[in-house]
Amino acid sequence: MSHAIVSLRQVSKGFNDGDKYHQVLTGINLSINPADTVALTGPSGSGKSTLLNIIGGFEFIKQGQLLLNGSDTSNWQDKQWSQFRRQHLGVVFQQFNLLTPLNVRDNIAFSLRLNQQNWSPWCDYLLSQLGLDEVKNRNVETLSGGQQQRVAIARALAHKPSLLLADEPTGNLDEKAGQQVMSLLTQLAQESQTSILMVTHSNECAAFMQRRWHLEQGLIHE
Ligand SMILES: Nc1ncnc2c1ncn2[C@@H]1O[C@H](COP(=O)(O)OP(=O)(O)OP(=O)(O)O)[C@@H](O)[C@H]1O
Repeated sequence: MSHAIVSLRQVSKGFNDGDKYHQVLTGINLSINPADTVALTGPSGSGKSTLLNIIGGFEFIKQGQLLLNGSDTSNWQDKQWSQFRRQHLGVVFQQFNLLTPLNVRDNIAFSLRLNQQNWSPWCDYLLSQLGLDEVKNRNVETLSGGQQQRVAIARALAHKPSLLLADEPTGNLDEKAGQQVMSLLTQLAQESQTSILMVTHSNECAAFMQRRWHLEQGLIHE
């Protein structure tokens, strides 16, 4: 039986803010199915990054249920979370978060080793599709912003994850580089059957996704 990759049931989340409690998410229900691509929009502070962090296991919930690949995560320990991340999760952020002393190829190879995987023909294909073949031996520090974000995408997709979480992946790029990155990201995610949940403030970027969710006042509106 095939499961949704992500299901949230009645998930609420808030934070202590001094002596007050600030409620951010109020009973969220959602599902992301295999190969779905979703843009998550909403006002600043509405909880978009919080939602991504919950799904990636970087923030935890006390109310509601998060299922990943059909498994209830409420009793998951560090071991299960790292196994899920290694096998199934890729992440791309606004800040490229590359390892700056390393070259392009070693950035991707290092991440693959952490995921206990080896370089494969798919990795060579990613480099060529992302226009990184000619710069693969260059230190990532010497690359343009658009090139660095393409390295971050290659790294995130190198192990063919079932889910890619992207937080403003084009936020640091100019419009042309941003469109190019979006187009490559969606094409390659489709080829690796990777679902995407992407936070964005840009209508142009949101238009690359099949679905659009708007988060406001703690709830998702589709
Ligand atoms: N670890 C934390 N501790 C306390 N408050 C937090 C924490 N993380 C997020 N918040 C608060 O939760 C709210 C939602 O933050 P979040 O970063 O998820 O919003 P966002 O929609 O991603 O915003 P933006 O579009 O500006 O990036 C904000 O009020 C923020 O201050």
